[in-house]
Amino acid sequence: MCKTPHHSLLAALPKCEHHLHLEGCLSPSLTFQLATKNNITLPSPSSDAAYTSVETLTERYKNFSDLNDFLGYYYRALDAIITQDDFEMLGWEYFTTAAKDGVKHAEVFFDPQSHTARGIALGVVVSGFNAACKRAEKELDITSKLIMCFLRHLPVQESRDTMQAAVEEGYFDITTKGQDRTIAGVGLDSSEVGFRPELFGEMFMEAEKMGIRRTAHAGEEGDPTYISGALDTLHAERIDHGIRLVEDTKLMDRVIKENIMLTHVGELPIRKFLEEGVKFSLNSDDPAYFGGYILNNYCAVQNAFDLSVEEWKVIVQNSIQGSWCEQTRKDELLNMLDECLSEYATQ
Ligand SMILES: Nc1ncnc2[nH]cnc12
Ligand SMILES: [Zn+2]
Repeated sequence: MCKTPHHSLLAALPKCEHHLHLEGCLSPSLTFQLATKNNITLPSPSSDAAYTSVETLTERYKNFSDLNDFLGYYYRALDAIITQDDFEMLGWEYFTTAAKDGVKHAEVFFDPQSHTARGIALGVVVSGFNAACKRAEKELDITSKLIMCFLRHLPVQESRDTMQAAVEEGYFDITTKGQDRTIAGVGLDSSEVGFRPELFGEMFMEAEKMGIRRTAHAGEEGDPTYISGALDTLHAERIDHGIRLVEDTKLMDRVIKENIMLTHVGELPIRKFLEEGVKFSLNSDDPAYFGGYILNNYCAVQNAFDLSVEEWKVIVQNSIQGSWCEQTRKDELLNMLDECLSEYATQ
């Protein structure tokens, strides 16, 4: 247990996660383990010394120079994942760790193109991750949604083909209960600068017509016009990262007015966002690459900003309200939050 003030409260808070890449949970040890099982050759240590051992790869992951440096390692490690069971195992790795951190609802990203480009069928990816989601609901009481992300550095036509395949498979179909889609939403990730959201506008508008939820990474490295572009042309309901929003106060006012939640990861402009009333949730993103799951990030924020219990209440309330789960589930989570706060107050 870390020495963060309010640590026991932070650990107990019922957390919702909105920015977690399932592929970002592929740790160096799981990469080596799956590569051995599947007879996959990772880059040789003579071409990249980082691949000498789990330890050297772990060390390398502590020193990414920028988003593209990280993404190079992220995509390369995926070669180790082949079977439906591998995808389920990766998903389960996430959910079991998330459960220990107090996650109760998780809306998780996956990158189908990073697998289909290697000859893995879309169905293998979706079935494996979906199995992990179902198991998490049954065994860990974590509800979840899958969000299919498009890789913006690839030709738009490849995203279109992926979308069409998912539609044809019926992954976006609504059951008679009204909510139970295999995939709840679409997102946009990978290298940002130079790959503007507008390129994907038409696809996202078609998704909107089908009632599919929409989010997009924007303002992670790209300037604030990437955020406004995502709102205008993708009708993004959330903005993933959005760190650079602070550079444009007019846009910040719009984000507040339109009730857009940022799914944030680290510490950066949190004090400013709290003061201005920008809604955000705190998340894990790529925990195997950036050194920590959600509770770590809650603790880092607490250490950096010394937030009050009341401020944590606002953060968690906003992250529950900004989720795409049914209102009944939100009510359950809000009740859990109240119980958690009263228990903490009597300690
Ligand atoms: N943080 C991130 N930004 C963009 N694309 C990603 N893919 C996985 N993690 C990502
Ligand atoms: Zn991300």
